[in-house]
Amino acid sequence: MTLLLKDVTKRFGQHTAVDHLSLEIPTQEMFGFLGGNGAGKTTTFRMILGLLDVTEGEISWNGDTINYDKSHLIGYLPEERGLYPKLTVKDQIVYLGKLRGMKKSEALVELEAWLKRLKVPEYMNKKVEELSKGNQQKIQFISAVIHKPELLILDEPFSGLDPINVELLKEAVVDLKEQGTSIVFSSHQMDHVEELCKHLCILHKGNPVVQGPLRDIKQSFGKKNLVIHADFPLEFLKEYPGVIRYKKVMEGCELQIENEAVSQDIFTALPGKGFIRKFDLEEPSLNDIFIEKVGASYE
Ligand SMILES: Nc1ncnc2c1ncn2[C@@H]1O[C@H](COP(=O)(O)OP(=O)(O)OP(=O)(O)O)[C@@H](O)[C@H]1O
Repeated sequence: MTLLLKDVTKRFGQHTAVDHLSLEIPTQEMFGFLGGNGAGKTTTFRMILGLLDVTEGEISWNGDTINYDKSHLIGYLPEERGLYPKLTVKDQIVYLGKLRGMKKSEALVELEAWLKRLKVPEYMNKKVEELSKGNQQKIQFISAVIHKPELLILDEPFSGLDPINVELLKEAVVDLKEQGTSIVFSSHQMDHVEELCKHLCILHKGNPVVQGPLRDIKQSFGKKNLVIHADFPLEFLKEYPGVIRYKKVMEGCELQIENEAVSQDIFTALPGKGFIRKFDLEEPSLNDIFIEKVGASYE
C-alpha cells in the first residue's frame, strides 16, 4: 500500500503553493513531512484527501486515485482542529464513525478504548467546549483513528500538548504504525520527526529540498557536530580550519565542522592543554539540516 504523488502542482491563481512534488510514501511507515510556514504541507495533505483538486499531476493510494468513496480508508487530523463545541464527545465521535461506515456499537467500543488509552475516560459524556485545548486535541485525534484507517495523515499532531500527552500520543501513533497503518505527519518540532520517522521530505516553497531516508540525509549532509568538554579554554577553535560554527556551552563547546577529518585534526591539537572530559563526534541534527536547507532564504 503506497501513497504516490507524481509531479503534483497546486496553483492558487498566480501563486504556486506546491510545485511538481513527487513522493513515494512507503507502506506501514511513519513519514515526516516538513517545511517552514507556508511551504505547502497542508495544501498537499488536502490534495491527498481529495479536499482540493490538483492543478497538475497525480495522486494515488494503492494504485487507485483517491476520492470521497475512499474516505473510510483515510484518517485526518487537520491543523485547524474542528470539533463541534456543543456536542458531547460520545455523540460526535460516534457520528463521525458512522459517517465512515462503522456501526454505532462498534464506534462506542473503540471510543471507550481510546479514551481509556489516552487517560481521559471521564470525557465520554462531556461537551467538547468543556475540555481544555490539549484534551480537545486528543478527542480530535480519536476522531481521526476511530475507524482504523489504512492511511493516517496528521498535521502537527503534537502541537499544544504537554510533554506527558506528547508521549501518550507518540506511543499510540507508533502502535498504529506497528499494526500496519501508514502514517504521514507534519511537525515543526524536528526532534519528534527524528524520533519517529525513517523517511522524510522537507518542502520549501512547494519544492522538496531534501527527501529520502533520514540516515542517508544525515550522512550525505557531510557536516558533523563535535562536542568537547574540557577544563581549559577552547575559544581558539573558533578560528580553527574546518570549523563552521562555534557554540560555547557550560562545560566546553559544541562545534559544527565541515567533515569528519576536521575532528581528527582537532583531536591532535588538544593534548597537553589540560583535561578533556568529553570528545564526541555526532551526526548533524535534523534541526541543523532544516536550518541550512530552508533557513537561508527566510531572511
Ligand atoms: N485556499 C487558498 N487560497 C490561496 N492561497 C492559499 C490557499 N491555501 C493555501 N494557500 C497558500 O499556499 C501556500 C502554502 O500554504 P500551506 O497552508 O499549504 O502551508 P503549510 O506548509 O501548511 O504552512 P504552515 O506550516 O504555516 O501551516 C501559502 O503561501 C498559502 O498562503
